[in-house]
Amino acid sequence: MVPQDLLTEVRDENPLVHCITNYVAMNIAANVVLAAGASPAMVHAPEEIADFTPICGALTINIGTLSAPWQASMVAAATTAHARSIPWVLDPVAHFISGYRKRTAQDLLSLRPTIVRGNASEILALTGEAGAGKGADTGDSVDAAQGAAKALAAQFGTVIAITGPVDYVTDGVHEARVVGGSPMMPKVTALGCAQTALMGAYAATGPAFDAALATLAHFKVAGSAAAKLAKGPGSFKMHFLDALAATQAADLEQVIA
Ligand SMILES: Nc1ncnc2c1ncn2[C@@H]1O[C@H](COP(=O)(O)OP(=O)(O)OP(=O)(O)O)[C@@H](O)[C@H]1O
Ligand SMILES: Cc1ncsc1CCO
Ligand SMILES: [Mg+2]
Repeated sequence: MVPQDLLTEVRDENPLVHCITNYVAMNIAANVVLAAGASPAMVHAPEEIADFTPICGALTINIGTLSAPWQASMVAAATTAHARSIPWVLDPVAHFISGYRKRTAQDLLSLRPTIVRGNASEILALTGEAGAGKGADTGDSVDAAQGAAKALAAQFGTVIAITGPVDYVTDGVHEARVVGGSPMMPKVTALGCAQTALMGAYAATGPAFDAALATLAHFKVAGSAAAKLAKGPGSFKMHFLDALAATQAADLEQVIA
């Protein structure tokens, strides 16, 4: 499906997205999903997974502020999604900073996410390569992580999306780049985490590669529009939410290279 059709489907279908995300991202992720036209629910308790995950259009998991109870929820939810063919998206935030996080990211990867989205340092390090990541912020170029993305996509049968100045997406065979956005985007915390949540909404409505590509394009279009009005990172955030809601389906194809 082409990206513009998927944006229309997201708005028409208003998919319910189960988000297990971090404390930093919780609010902006929910607002981004709503502004784009879908329905987020932040549900973290292990006791709720069996009831909730099966009724959702997609699941998204972000390990940004990991702890043991949340880790149990993540594994249970991803296992449920995998068993029921519910699309699910993994955001391996800063997984290289500790053995605990690294093991959790690899355990989740083995549960076959439909899409993995991360910055260049996060994708590079998933293959075991040493990168220059600084906590949740990237220290590597998108180009440097492309080989890792292709290898991971082929090994795990998943779509890998790397975000940065120019985004890159691959399923191991096909690839695309997405241009635009603004250097203010990485200055707003958890915007990438919020994008992962939105990718769940797109994955609920269409095939994985197309869904990832459409999500990347929607963010780039909205980021470029917000940058024209913003005075700095604070007002950028406000204008970005408005721009996500205002993005026209036909705009998406213009940022795909
Ligand atoms: N220098 C840049 N110029 C244009 N767009 C950018 C730039 N850096 C990031 N972006 C955009 O910002 C969005 C988030 O990507 P980013 O790589 O910053 O995520 P992230 O590092 O996972 O963020 P976080 O962990 O804070 O949630 C994407 O839409 C990406 O295209
Ligand atoms: C800053 C930060 N720390 C853990 S998660 C997060 C949000 C960006 O990934
Ligand atoms: Mg991130």
